Amino acid sequence: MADFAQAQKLVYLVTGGCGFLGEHVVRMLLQREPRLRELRIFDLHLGSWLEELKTGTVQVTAIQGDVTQADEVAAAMAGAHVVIHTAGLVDVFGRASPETIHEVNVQGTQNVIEACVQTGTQFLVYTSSMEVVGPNIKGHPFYRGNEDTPYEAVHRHPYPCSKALAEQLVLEANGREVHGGLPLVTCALRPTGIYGEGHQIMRDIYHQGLRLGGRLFRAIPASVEHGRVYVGNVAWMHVLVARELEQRAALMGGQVYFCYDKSPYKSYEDFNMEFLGPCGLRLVGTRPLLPYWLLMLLAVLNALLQWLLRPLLLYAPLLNPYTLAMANTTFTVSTNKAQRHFGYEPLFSWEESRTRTILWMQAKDSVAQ
Ligand SMILES: NC(=O)C1=CN([C@@H]2O[C@H](COP(=O)(O)OP(=O)(O)OC[C@H]3O[C@@H](n4cnc5c(N)ncnc54)[C@H](O)[C@@H]3O)[C@@H](O)[C@H]2O)C=CC1
Ligand SMILES: C[C@@H](CO)CCC[C@@H](C)[C@H]1CC[C@H]2[C@@H]3[C@H](O)CC4=CC(=O)CC[C@]4(C)[C@H]3CC[C@]12C
Repeated sequence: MADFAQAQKLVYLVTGGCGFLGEHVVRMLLQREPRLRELRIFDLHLGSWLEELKTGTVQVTAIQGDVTQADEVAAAMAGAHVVIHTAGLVDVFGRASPETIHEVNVQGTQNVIEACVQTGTQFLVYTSSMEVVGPNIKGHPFYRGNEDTPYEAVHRHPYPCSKALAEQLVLEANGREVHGGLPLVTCALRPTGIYGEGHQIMRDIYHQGLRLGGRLFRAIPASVEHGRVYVGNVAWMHVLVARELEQRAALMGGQVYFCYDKSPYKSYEDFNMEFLGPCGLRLVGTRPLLPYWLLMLLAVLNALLQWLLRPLLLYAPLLNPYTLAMANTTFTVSTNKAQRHFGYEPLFSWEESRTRTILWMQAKDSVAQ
């Protein structure tokens, strides 16, 4: 018992710990990081589920705070050994202004870095995104690429721009001296499109299908491949990176890693049908029912309507020129860098990831009825 208590010595902070990915990271840390003494969960909105975590041997501290407020971040971080920074504004639908996206994603990340330096927190794991690379504004395909594949990463949309800037800040901060004289060790993880329990966009698409009489209409050619990764495996990668950063600082510091697993390469819509099919939805058409130019016209109309209605209400449908371009551009990764650098293997097989996601969809579904 005394040995166990002694082994529990580390303090972790997870920003955005109540979000879709953040919750999985929090739960994974509690299950798979035996050296944890205290887990701090920092988020703008705290979930009531946190209460159920407070009964174990690890001290769970919920902190309601805003990453854009430097003093709040520094106060939360004092005494922490590791910070996993997943907090972010994920908005490709025009819900938030570009300024707000920048403030949360870029200034928020800068605040986390400065807080590390100020308080002496030596290890920083940043949740970046595949969007830092692409798809780019030219719609160039990225086919089974890895971290070293050349690609023209040029963006205009506020979300990928903010993630790219924030990632750059994190990587440049690697090696900075933190309070106490030790070097900061940072690295960035780039998930592709994450799916799994808690995935709100999947729920939105499901409800759209229900409104259309249990049908979805194919809009994207089946040949366009989209990278997807299960949330449990993304969380596992964060936990592993955080664990290994100290021992492998020279190798891993300042590095980027795509998050990958054994999820199949499919189009965005065909992949979603792996879960929506067993929930009773049908994807109509083997080829897109509307030509691309017409879809783009509808997407542009949506953007125009959003702009016109903005003074009155928030109109933010799934389809806009950016999301259409995203869904219609091949972007898949094939890499083993995480395996080579820190021994990552997916914790959940594709079959398990699929089953867990379906069970979550079905459970949610029965609650909703
Ligand atoms: N969902 C996806 O497919 C992907 C997400 N990512 C990245 O993963 C991270 C987590 O994304 P999700 O879990 O999907 O999003 P999410 O929206 O579910 O979670 C983000 C969390 O950050 C919190 N947050 C937002 N603004 C904050 C602020 N100012 N201060 C403190 N907390 C704040 C939110 O309350 C939320 O709990 C983000 O950084 C995102 O860019 C990367 C690749 C793919
Ligand atoms: C055109 C529609 C016809 O069915 C489908 C529209 C789907 C879009 C809403 C999604 C297509 C690709 C998604 C993005 C992608 O998975 C990569 C992402 C990475 C992130 O860091 C955040 C989320 C997202 C931007 C994700 C958002 C939803 C799509 C654009």
